[in-house]
Amino acid sequence: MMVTSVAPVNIAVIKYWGKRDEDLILPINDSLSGTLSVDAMCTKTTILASSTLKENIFLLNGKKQSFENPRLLNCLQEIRSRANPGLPQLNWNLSICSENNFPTAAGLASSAAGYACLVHALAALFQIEGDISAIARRGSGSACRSIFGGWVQWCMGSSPTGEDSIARPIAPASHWPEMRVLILVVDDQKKKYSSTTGMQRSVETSKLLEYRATEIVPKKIEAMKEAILMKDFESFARITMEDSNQFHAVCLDTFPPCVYMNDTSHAIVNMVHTYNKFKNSSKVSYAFDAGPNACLYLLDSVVDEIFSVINYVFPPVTSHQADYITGIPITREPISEELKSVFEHNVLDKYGALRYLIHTTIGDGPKTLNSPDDHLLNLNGLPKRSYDD
Ligand SMILES: Nc1ncnc2c1ncn2[C@@H]1O[C@H](COP(=O)(O)OP(=O)(O)OP(=O)(O)O)[C@@H](O)[C@H]1O
Ligand SMILES: C[C@@](O)(CCOP(=O)(O)OP(=O)(O)O)CC(=O)O
Repeated sequence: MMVTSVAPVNIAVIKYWGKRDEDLILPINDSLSGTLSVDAMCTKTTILASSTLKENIFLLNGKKQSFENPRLLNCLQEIRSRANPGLPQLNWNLSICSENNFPTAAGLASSAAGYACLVHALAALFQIEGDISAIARRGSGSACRSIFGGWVQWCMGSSPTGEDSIARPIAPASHWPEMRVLILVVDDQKKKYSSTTGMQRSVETSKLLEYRATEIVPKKIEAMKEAILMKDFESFARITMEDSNQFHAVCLDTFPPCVYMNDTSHAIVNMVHTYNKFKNSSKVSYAFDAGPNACLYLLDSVVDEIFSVINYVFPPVTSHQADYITGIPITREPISEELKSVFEHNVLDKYGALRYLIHTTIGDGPKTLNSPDDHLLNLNGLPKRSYDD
């Protein structure tokens, strides 16, 4: 019995930061995100359940992981408790093989795509129906939002047992087809401290976090929902940038502080504000997760122009565009003379501050792949490909 799922990354425009229950992964505020298309960034997970497997195995990007990971076991236990008790696979071992086609643990939401994919595949394997977002939440909080496509709210809930802490779709991907996302990868290495540790420390030490969660976020969630439903980019962009900035202010208010953004991140912020000022309106917005990489939300009409600005301000080391930009192709236009004069003092005097760019859009939720060619495992539960490279 073998299933393969793919699942998307999501990037929050109103951030989740802080838990009220560490084990159940219950947040202290609602959050809201865009689910990104699996065409550019995704996790793929194959699970084999078999009576002949001698032990449980979990491979992530070709590396053996411990099966004794409490988050993995919590997801499995929740799935098994919802399954029909007569299913034979409930008594079999599992071989799990997962791959992210983007950097893992670098602040690009790999845990969100990873656990959404795992839970989606497990649900197919154990024939679970209905909402599985609360199960994905037990793997990683942000994973519950990747269970749906489009624009998604994670409602914090109030029950101490967490059954109402679930994700809810606000609008499908097709609602705002002009929306684009540019991920500017500044550093694709594993970050110093995970979101889990960082937010734990913020809950313990930051007074600003408490104020944010109770006074600011509830109003912002409503304003953001309205901006998305009305396709009001100006408001959307402003709230997104304000929330990202406030989240990083909380990180700095944490003791000792969690410093996730670096000089290049701040140069990106500066570039976006300079561009928006030149345009006399917010045409581009940024959101930074727990790392230095930027996620720019923008409309398709400005992608080519902002790309010309990015190339001018952050000179790439390669002229080979295929290595530098993945996802939806972008026309490489020379920067206009007018923009050149606006940005001439912002140009970074070093090459390669941006490692590469991913151009994508809002997309659908996880799906099951049905062709046997899509499976990452063979029938013995071993990976089909060699991971030596
Ligand atoms: N495909 C996957 N399947 C299962 N677990 C995964 C997968 N990818 C990542 N993870 C888990 O998520 C962890 C990384 O989570 P972490 O929150 O540190 O980084 P991130 O999700 O990339 O960043 P952020 O959540 O801040 O955007 C990994 O160490 C691993 O335990
Ligand atoms: C900054 C964030 O990306 C934090 C994500 O945190 P995680 O969901 O990775 O944390 P855990 O629940 O401990 O696994 C903001 C967000 O996605 O809302």
